Amino acid sequence: MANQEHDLPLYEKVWLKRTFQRVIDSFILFLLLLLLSNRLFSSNTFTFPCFLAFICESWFTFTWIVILNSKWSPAITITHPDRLLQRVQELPPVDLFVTTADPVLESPIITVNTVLSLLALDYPTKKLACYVSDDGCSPLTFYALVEASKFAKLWVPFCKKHNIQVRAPARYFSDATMNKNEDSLEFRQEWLQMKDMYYNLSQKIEEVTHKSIPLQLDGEFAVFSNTEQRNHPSIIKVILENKEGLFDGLPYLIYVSREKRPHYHHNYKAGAMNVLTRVSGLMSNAPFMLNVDCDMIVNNPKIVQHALCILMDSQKGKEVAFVQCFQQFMDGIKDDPFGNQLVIAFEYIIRGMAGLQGPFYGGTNTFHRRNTIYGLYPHEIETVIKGKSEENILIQQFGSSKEFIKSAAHVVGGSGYSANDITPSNFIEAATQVANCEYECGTFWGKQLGWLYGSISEDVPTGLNMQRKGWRSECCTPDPIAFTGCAPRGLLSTMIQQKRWASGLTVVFFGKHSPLMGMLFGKIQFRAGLSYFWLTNWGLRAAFLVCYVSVIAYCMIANTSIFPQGLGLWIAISLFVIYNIHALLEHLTIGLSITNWWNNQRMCVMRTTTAWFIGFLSAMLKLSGISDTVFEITEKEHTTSGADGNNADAGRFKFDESPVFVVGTTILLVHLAAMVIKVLGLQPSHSGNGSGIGEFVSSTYLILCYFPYLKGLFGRGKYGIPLSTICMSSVFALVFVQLCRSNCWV
Ligand SMILES: O=c1ccn([C@@H]2O[C@H](COP(=O)(O)OP(=O)(O)O[C@H]3O[C@H](CO)[C@@H](O)[C@H](O)[C@H]3O)[C@@H](O)[C@H]2O)c(=O)[nH]1
Ligand SMILES: [Mn+2]
Repeated sequence: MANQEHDLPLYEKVWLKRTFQRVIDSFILFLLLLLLSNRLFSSNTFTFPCFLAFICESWFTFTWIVILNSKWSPAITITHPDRLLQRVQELPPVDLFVTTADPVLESPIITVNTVLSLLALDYPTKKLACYVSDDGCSPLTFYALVEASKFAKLWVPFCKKHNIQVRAPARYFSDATMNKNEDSLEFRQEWLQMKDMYYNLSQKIEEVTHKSIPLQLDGEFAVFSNTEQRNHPSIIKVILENKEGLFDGLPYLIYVSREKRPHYHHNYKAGAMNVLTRVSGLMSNAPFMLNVDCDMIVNNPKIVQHALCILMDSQKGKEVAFVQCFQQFMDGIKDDPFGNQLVIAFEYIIRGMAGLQGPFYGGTNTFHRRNTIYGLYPHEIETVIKGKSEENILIQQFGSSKEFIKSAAHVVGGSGYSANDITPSNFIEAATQVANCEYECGTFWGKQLGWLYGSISEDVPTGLNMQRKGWRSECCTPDPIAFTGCAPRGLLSTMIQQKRWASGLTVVFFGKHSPLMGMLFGKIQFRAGLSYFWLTNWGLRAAFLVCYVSVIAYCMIANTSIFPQGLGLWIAISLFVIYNIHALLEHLTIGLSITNWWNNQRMCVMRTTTAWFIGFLSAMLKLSGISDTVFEITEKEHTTSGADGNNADAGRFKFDESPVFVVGTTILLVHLAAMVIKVLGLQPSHSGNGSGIGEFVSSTYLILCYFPYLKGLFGRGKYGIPLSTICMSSVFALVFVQLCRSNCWV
């Protein structure tokens, strides 16, 4: 019996059957191929617009094959934490990483909540160490963490005693339904006390934030005097430490602000993660690490056990480099007006990738193996490669800190983690050294080890680099879901995020860590590599869609046509209808509404032609060495009260002078002009054979998608598109129309 139990796996993978979806997906592919072949044999193919349309449609077909391939064999993992506890004598240490970078865009109270939810994880506290990287070098963030650590001394025991599910106080106290399940007098009293204390904590932080009480930069805070965000020495502070077992019940809490100097490139989040890796290597050196963004709170306090089921499974688990939990968003605006809650992507694409070589690394909510981050291959985990842990080789790879080399030798040499007797505060000096700007010079950090540099979507190449070595990855989706975070709450912040992703991913696509290179020269399996195209192609997709949209406008303005007549037109129309039905079904199947579907459809058109397009252009500038790309941080608007989550204002489109809106407005104006020209018959007389119903329908659909912009043209204040944007767009649109009319394309 005991033996049998020992054989049970810690996790299982179940492949889902989605036959109907496969059928409809394949049918769409069939129609696409039919459309292409119809074009090939039509007499029109040799006009320039038709040629462009053919190229774009070939690309759409390729993209569809990529999507189909990604979705084809979805899988879920089922974890058994109860078995884990029977199997292992002792749970391993886990290091927890949180990154924050800007106390204004990422208010410290958000970081505090994330940290509190981590400190209160249902896991032996002695085994946890939480590291907060502050790229903002903000005394305010540090202050908030110190205050939070005091609160944690009561909060953590309270959560554990009453088995609270959501251990981020802001969220816990704002959700009325969470507080009713226990009615005992004792609970009510403690609950009230905690609520009061949390209120005081947030009040204190708020006051300092708004400078009604200025922060004295003395004592503990003296190190922050004379610092600037981009010019300061390393600051490392141990906030909570279990020294001499004085109080138990809380994990370590360590504040890290790496050195910044104006003439050094800091590599944004990837740089911060590598510093955390080294600092934690010195201070706790856990074999596993969890990394979250500052706004991702723990929603399932047992998540570490779930993830370890996968990483510690004695069979399949050994090949797993990282465990990715979905990103899900709390307080999401109803029906996802800005299409940024990513539900469809996770449900279909990422689950689909989970059935192949594993999901991509999404930058947050991820459990890593330390030795994988240190560059090991799967086969090196069990059989230590000779010479790999020789000191001079390690120094060349990991840099010259003696203490760090010692700890890295443990990791690389496979002798596991060092014992519990490490005291973080003994390592402040060594940690300061490894957090300095110069430390990485000439080492492998960011090139072959750790988080990779070079793209502002550092997560994807970092994950690809692991899979290239033959590692797999897994999703972990326990119930309740593992983490919840903030999705951008506005149009502009959504666009900034999308632009960053598109630009970073385009750089990855053309770089040396591209999926193609991984397939050709590494161990990325064919279908897994192809599914990575879904992600890394965002920028390219924009280029093709913008081209297609322009060709359609051209046809209407110059009175010519790209859509075939007769049968060909019917193929195009059925494709359009069936594609939309298919997307609608995908939404309805997982419980999303029709409004949600439409919002996603139109946002897909809008973001591809604007944010992704600009991202693509900026990636081109970067790749050609003209200018560098910048990581613009997404604003985290916190709704502690949870109240305005669904009010009417939340989902409305607000505009400003940003270039993304110039692109969008130009596209809209061009199509409006094309419509007018077509309807009033103002096409030039020398023009072609007449534009048809195909162009008309496409253009109408586009204008429908762009309806929020159309409203914006007439809106007032922040709901209106600024006059300067309208003027600039009008000039661009006029130039375009003029060019089309002069027929210089043909
Ligand atoms: O110089 C920087 C810039 C950012 N960050 C942190 O990186 C995280 C992600 O930044 P955010 O602005 O929230 O970007 P998102 O678009 O929300 O993040 C997604 O996309 C990023 C890559 O583009 C990934 O790194 C993230 O994990 C992923 O959640 C945040 O915790 C930031 O504090 C830093 O630590 N240093
Ligand atoms: Mn985020």
